[in-house]
Amino acid sequence: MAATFFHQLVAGLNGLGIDVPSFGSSRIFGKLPSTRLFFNSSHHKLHPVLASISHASAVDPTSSHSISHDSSTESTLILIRHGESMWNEKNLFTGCCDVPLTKRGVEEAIEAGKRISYIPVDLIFTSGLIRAKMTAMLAMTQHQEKKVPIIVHNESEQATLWSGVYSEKTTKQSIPVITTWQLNERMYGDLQGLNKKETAEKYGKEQVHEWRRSYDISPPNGESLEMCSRRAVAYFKDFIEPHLESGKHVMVAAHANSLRSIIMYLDRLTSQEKQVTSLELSTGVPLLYIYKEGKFSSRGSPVGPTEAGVYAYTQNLAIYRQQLDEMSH
Ligand SMILES: O=C(O)[C@@H](CO)OP(=O)(O)O
Repeated sequence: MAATFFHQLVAGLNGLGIDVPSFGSSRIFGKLPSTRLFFNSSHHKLHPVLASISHASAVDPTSSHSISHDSSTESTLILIRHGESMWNEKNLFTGCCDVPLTKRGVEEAIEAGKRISYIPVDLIFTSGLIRAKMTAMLAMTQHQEKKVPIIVHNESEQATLWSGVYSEKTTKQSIPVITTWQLNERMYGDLQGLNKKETAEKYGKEQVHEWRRSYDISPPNGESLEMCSRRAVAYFKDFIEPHLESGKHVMVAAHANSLRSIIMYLDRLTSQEKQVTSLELSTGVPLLYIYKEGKFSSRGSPVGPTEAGVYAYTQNLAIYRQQLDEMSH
């Protein structure tokens, strides 16, 4: 009954010239008579490294997904800063130190998951740090599609080949997770492990604010936001954007400063703009972007699973949500 209704709805929207994407290999859209179930690698702008290993089929973890590369394809990008960590709680400079979530951080990650539970996710990128990995996993426990996140071994071609999931059925029930150091928090140098308040008392508030929020001034022996941006934004452009371009829905779980630099790129903020120094990301709050025709539009933060607002932004999200609802009833 629901499927018939849905086919009619899709046929109706297609007839009106409204694009209904295949949403990767989701079991929902897998049932649909998708018009774009092919993958033409010549149009696929994956970074050469990823593209070359994707021939092994195990390495492009999404290679068995239906990839659409129509330039009018719309895809979603969710950015999440990790939940509260033990050093956030103690107000310590954390940087690249690998500190776990607090109980509150775990709850924030679960809450974030509820807020995105009706938004499609085909592929997850996280930093190499446990607080971001945990946040992504915990958030996905809440997702309506109930897919299992699987970390891809991407350190070598051989490792990826050996750890590939070769069952098509299992692949459809899982979400590949790619972890990478380029999304790590900026390295805070000599400040790592120091208390932020005590450091401000010792060196002065202005100095500490400059270390924490300026664009091109580095903390002693650490990375400036600009340096962090050089690796995080380069990674985003080379390895994440091609997936969005090919119609994949992506979630990125990372950190205050690595995400700030990516947001600067997405929102086209220059380093002179005040928003950069005043941009503060709360722990565990998901941010939604829509990628269409090479442009990113910020759609704020999804409020909650019962909130209609964010789904009204695009036909595709509304349809996806409706179909998930129909499946769960
Ligand atoms: O300590 C850190 O690593 C970061 C993020 O928590 O702090 P700040 O807000 O000072 O950049």
